[in-house]
Amino acid sequence: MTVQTLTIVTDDGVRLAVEVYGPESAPVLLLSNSLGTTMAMWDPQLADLSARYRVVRHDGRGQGQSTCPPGAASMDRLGRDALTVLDALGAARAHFCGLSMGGMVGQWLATHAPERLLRLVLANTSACMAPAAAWQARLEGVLSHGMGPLAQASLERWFTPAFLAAEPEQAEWIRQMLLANDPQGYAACCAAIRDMDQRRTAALNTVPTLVIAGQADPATSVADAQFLVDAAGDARLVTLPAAHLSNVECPQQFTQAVIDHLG
Ligand SMILES: O=C(O)CC1=CCC(=O)O1
Repeated sequence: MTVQTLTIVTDDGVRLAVEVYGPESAPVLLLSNSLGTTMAMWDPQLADLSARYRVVRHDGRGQGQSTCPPGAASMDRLGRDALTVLDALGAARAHFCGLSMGGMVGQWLATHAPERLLRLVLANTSACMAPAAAWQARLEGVLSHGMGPLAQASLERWFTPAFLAAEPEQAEWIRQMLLANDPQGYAACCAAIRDMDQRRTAALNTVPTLVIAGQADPATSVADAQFLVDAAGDARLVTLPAAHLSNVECPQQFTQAVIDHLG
């Protein structure tokens, strides 16, 4: 696969690491990663999606190779980062697929910039992840003690016990991705989730939307996904036999569901 790598600078000076794959003439598909991962989380989907779409993936601010100023990020800021990427690539409209925090960015785009979206995939996500105190505790924990203490519990939310037992190399790949996080960048994104509540704007989503949920996801439940479907004007639900990182645990089913929706 041929990749074009670039750095896009936002209006607040953040450097976003971006990769572009696939035919130049194909519709753009922007992928948005979850908290604690990088754009590499989309590796299982890359070959199939880039055969059909102009796939653009980037490390969200504070993750991977993307920078982040100290302090809190916000969902508004993460959403405007996504628009900055589209603007820099000259993409007037694009498909968007985001998982967890990436799906929160997708919700923000559906509300604030629907004219930029073709079709939307919201995977393993929620309109609100209360209580705020839990996010505050998590961000204070990483700033004081680093990523290490979080790793095992995160993997146990992100994958089912059966997957962890059957696919130790995949689990280790994701564990190393999480451990490599800059605690300051991770904390900035925790603050964005802490302060987010998109429940009252969810009904403004009229973009054709696929919501994907993991049947065994303890972080963002099937009920959270159903809320997004019920609120939106044109949405349907697919559930997969997975926990939170359903695109890694059920890669073929996830990819097929996305292709079926985007066409
Ligand atoms: O790590 C978690 O708690 C799950 C999660 C919430 C937002 C996100 O991107 O991952």
